[in-house]
Amino acid sequence: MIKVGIVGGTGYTGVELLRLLAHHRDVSVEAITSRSEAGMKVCDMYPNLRGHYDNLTFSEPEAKRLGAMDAVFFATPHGVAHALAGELLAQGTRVIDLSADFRLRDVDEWAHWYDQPHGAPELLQEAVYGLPEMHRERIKSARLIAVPGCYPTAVQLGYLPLLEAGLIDPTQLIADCKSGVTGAGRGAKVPSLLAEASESMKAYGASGHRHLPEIRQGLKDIAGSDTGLTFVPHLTPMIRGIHATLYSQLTAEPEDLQALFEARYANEPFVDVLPAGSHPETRSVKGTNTCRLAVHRPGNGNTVVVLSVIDNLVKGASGQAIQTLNLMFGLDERRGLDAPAVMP
Ligand SMILES: NC(=O)C1=CN([C@@H]2O[C@H](COP(=O)(O)OP(=O)(O)OC[C@H]3O[C@@H](n4cnc5c(N)ncnc54)[C@H](OP(=O)(O)O)[C@@H]3O)[C@@H](O)[C@H]2O)C=CC1
Ligand SMILES: CC(=O)N[C@@H](CCC(=O)OP(=O)(O)O)C(=O)O
Repeated sequence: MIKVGIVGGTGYTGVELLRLLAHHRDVSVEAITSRSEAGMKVCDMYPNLRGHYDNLTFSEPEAKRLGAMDAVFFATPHGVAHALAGELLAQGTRVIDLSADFRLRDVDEWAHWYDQPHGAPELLQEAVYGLPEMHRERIKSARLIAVPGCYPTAVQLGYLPLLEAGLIDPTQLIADCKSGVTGAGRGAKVPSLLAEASESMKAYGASGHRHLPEIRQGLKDIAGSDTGLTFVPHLTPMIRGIHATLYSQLTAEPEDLQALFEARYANEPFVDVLPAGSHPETRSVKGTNTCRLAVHRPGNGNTVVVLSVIDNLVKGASGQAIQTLNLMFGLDERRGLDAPAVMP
């Protein structure tokens, strides 16, 4: 059994880790932290987990206890993993961070976007960006994983085949993205209130969002050159889900875009390329670790439109984190992640 701990167990990504790991036959969750709920039983807070974690209780985050685990997930706000990751790695514990603490390689850029100095620059060199479709081999031997953000996952998987094939202009990319409200976390915030978020839709961060530098860095790794990206996120009245509509301009005449996408993802267990002409729905991936894609070329013109959907809490966070854990511990990548979506 792989013994794991979760720091930040009361948040949405923390409880999603618990839900998914309840069905993982090689993993045992032995420590879970919450400062505000220390002493409370997990099942008393989350009744959906009754019968799965009856003896698990929230405790204060303590490096000694967490350092006895084989791996620790950080499902915490930015900056928390900076403070603890080094100590855990020194004790031989592998770290899988769902926050943005180790996603950007440039410390100044991180400090600019996250409005605080980087707290562990010495660890950046060894952190591996946890997008298996790009970095599978490096993830297998990593000690420290930076799990990609939700929007960055949907956007990078959509552009990947086109950029790798050199078929589109990397300086003219437009990502028009929509998220459900759980993307903002469980903490009480006015924009997430029912009366604010339902029956309405709005863009935010149009002149600059924290995921912009992360997506740019990832797309540059794929394309091998700087990219020009316009990224506009929107808050939509749904609980889970990301829908990304990705525009790009062809620079060469492609043979068959559908075949290109199908071939690139043929061996990827969590990327599903839909038949030509499809329009993926967020509900078709709800609760799953799957990214569903469709590629269109309207009017056979110069513009390619890729539609990409994920569940922000699964492929956009906790599921992808477990996918990387499976790879790090030599398990089947799909372990604990193979249930289909709930429909309707
Ligand atoms: N929601 C989403 O769709 C996605 C979220 N993420 C990222 O994952 C991380 C967690 O997100 P989410 O679950 O939504 O967040 P929440 O706000 O829902 O939960 C945060 C958790 O962290 C704990 N926490 C807060 N401050 C500290 C601290 N200083 N030390 C230790 N624990 C702390 C909280 O418990 P307590 O205060 O009781 O200790 C709580 O359990 C964030 O970095 C987020 O950006 C990434 C991709 C998608
Ligand atoms: C709807 C909503 O508010 N979404 C969040 C998504 C950010 C997130 O989850 O943070 P990570 O950087 O850790 O991925 C936002 O736009 O800030």
